[in-house]
Amino acid sequence: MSESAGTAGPGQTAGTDAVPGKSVVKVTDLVAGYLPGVNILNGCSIEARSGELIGIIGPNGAGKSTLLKAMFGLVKVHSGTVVVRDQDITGLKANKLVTKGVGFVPQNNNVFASLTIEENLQMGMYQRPKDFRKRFDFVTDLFPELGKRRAQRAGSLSGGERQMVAMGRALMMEPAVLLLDEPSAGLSPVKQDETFLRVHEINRAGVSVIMVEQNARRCLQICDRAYVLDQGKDAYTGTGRELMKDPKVIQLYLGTLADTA
Ligand SMILES: Nc1ncnc2c1ncn2[C@@H]1O[C@H](COP(=O)(O)OP(=O)(O)OP(=O)(O)O)[C@@H](O)[C@H]1O
Repeated sequence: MSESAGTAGPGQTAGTDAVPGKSVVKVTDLVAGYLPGVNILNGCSIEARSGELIGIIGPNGAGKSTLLKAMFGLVKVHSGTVVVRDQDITGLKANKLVTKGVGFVPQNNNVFASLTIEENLQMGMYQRPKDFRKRFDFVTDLFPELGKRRAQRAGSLSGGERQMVAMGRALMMEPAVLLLDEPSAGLSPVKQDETFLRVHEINRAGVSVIMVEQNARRCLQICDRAYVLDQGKDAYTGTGRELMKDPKVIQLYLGTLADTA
């Protein structure tokens, strides 16, 4: 969100990192994997600065989702560091990370179908129930539909609406950085665009975003900077415009980019 880095958004509260250019997340030489002796990430390094919308693209199996999971304590880190707002959070578990400014919306995030939208948002606040009203106002300023339909059961929502609830729930803990794993997965092109718009809104409200996307072209269009992952490493980085014109990226990921043209 280069045009609005660091500006206050609806209901933005003190504590959000709003100093443009300051490092919010720095991942250095991360080596991680699911099974002993099998590394999926092989020395991956990325950084998100305050207010940035960072895209992560790359071929299938490159380790994009694994990177987000490792940052969120869901995959064993063997070496390397994850630093959030100058604090080393490497290897901390998810329940601790949400108090350290990291939010995560997994792929095909499941909402609590039998709960209402408001109750789903409440679930995001289980560690800070006193702040519920303030955070609920922030999220519903951002996504008014969630406020209007607060009493509706999440199970009756469309895929795109569920994704909005999932993102809203992650925002309840006031993250400095939101990790989004393929937010557009399984959605129609129109719903994908709506979801990208919401991601943009979140970012404009001062939250740094790191978004893994299959839709590489769209991702490069909307992000400030992106990393191209290959075999568990950051192979290329640059602005979306730079990467879309980079012959090496085009050569390597022609399929990915062409599919989404
Ligand atoms: N739970 C798991 N246990 C063991 N291996 C896994 C697990 N999840 C993923 N992997 C492996 O890790 C590698 C990277 O997977 P990952 O999902 O991170 O890639 P990706 O870049 O996000 O791929 P895609 O674009 O296809 O979603 C793959 O080889 C995959 O088989």
